[in-house]
Amino acid sequence: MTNLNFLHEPALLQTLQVRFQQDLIYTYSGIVLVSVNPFKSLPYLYDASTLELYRGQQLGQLDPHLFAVAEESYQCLCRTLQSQSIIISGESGAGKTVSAKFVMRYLAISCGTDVKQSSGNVEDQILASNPILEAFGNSKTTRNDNSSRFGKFMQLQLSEKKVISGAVIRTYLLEKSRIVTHASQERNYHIFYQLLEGLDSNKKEAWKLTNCGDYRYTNQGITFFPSKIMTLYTNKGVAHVPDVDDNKDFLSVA
Ligand SMILES: Nc1ncnc2c1ncn2[C@@H]1O[C@H](COP(=O)(O)OP(=O)(O)OP(=O)(O)O)[C@@H](O)[C@H]1O
Repeated sequence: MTNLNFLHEPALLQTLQVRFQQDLIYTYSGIVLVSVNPFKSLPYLYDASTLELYRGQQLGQLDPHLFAVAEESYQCLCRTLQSQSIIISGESGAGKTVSAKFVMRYLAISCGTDVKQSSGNVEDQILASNPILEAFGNSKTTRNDNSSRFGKFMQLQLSEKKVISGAVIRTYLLEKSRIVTHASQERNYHIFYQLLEGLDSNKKEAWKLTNCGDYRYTNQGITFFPSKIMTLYTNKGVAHVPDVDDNKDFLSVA
């Protein structure tokens, strides 16, 4: 963006639009990475070979990418031995959650870990926390089928060897009112539907549970459980992020 002859709003917007039409969803504006949500799967953008490409590269050497920002923060940390922050902001549905997951995956896979725990590697544990957090803190809104209704502060801790030694995830400002009431086109938190639709009939009977339509918390929205969406919830634990969660190549690098 800073190479544009005229740096004003129309030129910025046109640049973003022209790049977007060529599936170039990332653009640098100084040290900021502007991302335009493609709302379609672009698996080649995040596969194992692309991840490898960005490892060890300087910012600006390759096309703008989330991986380049993650790599830059890792290199800065190694160089300065100071903590680094990546701030992801945007309106609802802009792609913050998906971007945060790609950044976490890049760092988890790229930095590696020297800690082996009985319950698995730290990087696997970090990535496995997403479906659980999303079950309790995400819901369908009119703007996003998998909208995060809370803020998230994620800290990756690195050891002196510059490999991941731990992680802390702090959540804040959960939209608690959604539990008792929500707009007619929206839903309650995923966990309620996952529980009611995912349990087998024996457990449902033992726990005296019935169906989503029988409870005030889950029957307020007119679109509360279309069968297609519920299949996604119950089979995968996460709704509407297929481009991230189906990307098995990504994890195979580890
Ligand atoms: N890089 C991407 N490639 C393909 N699709 C994407 C990408 N980023 C986001 N999406 C699509 O946009 C949807 C909304 O993205 P996401 O949930 O990350 O938004 P958000 O900014 O976190 O919204 P909210 O603030 O409501 O939580 C995703 O479910 C996914 O379908």
